[in-house]
Amino acid sequence: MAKELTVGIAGLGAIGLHLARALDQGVEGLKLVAVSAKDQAKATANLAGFRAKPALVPLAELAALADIVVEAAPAAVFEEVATAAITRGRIFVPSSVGALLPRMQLVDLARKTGARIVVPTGALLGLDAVRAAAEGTVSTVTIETRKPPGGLAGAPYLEINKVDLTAVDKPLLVFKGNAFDAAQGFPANVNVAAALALAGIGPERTMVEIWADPTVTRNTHTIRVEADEVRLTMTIENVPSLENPRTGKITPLSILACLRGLTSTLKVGS
Ligand SMILES: NC(=O)C1=CN([C@@H]2O[C@H](COP(=O)(O)OP(=O)(O)OC[C@H]3O[C@@H](n4cnc5c(N)ncnc54)[C@H](O)[C@@H]3O)[C@@H](O)[C@H]2O)C=CC1
Ligand SMILES: O=C([O-])CC(=O)C(=O)O
Repeated sequence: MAKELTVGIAGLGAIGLHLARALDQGVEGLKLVAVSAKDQAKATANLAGFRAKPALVPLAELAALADIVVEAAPAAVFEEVATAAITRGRIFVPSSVGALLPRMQLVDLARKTGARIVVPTGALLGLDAVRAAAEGTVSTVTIETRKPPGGLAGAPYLEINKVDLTAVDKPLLVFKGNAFDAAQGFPANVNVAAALALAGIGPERTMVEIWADPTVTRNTHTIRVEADEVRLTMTIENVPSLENPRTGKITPLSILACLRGLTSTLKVGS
């Protein structure tokens, strides 16, 4: 039988709490042992009904307790969680994937420590096909993201450029550029573009459009890949989560599926 892996989760919000609850229900091969939260009282209340209560520890201590460290916190604390996990040689599963792009030295560190960085598909789709295409010759990769204007509120790029979305009544293109710049300008909104870039042809060549679109109720991402061997066109329409409308409800489910793939005997998809 495959070895059971212990899991620690940084952040108990839209992603982390759902993932923690699912793990607590029992998932073969995985055991939730530790979580980290900003609001200790809220976290204690959220964990009250758990069958097996995980330890509530500071961010940097997750890596001491768990084989797998899932980061599900704001991008601002990404480096702290990532560095602790990778230094200890753990399996690090980031949600704030955009924060990885300017910190690719963490991949070199992981090479030295034996850690693995496993980027989940998250709120996106089709990264298996994009990775396969990238083994051949890819000419272009684009992603078009459409979110209800409220799902983009607070993005640094909008604040710096003084873009006010409160009165938007028709689709507005708010950003066009590469995935690296998109991730810097919209750290809480386009982690999907960062994951796509890492799966395919990198953050400089992966092109991103972000639309504030009052005609959509779902966070919608369309990927287009043109390669010698294949053409891909794929769309995902995510139901925004109640806790954080920027985050689609599929995200914790995708991370759970990713974690299962780390231990399961039968694994489907590349
Ligand atoms: N990879 C993907 O496809 C997706 C990634 N994301 C990203 O995942 C991350 C988490 O997203 P959500 O769960 O929706 O965010 P959220 O805001 O609902 O939850 C984050 C949690 O982290 C907690 N937190 C903040 N500072 C902390 C600290 N110092 N220590 C411990 N906990 C702390 C907050 O209190 C909150 O409970 C974000 O960076 C988000 O942009 C979101 C959606 C899709
Ligand atoms: O669509 C979503 O659920 C979230 C999203 O775009 C991201 O953070 O990349």
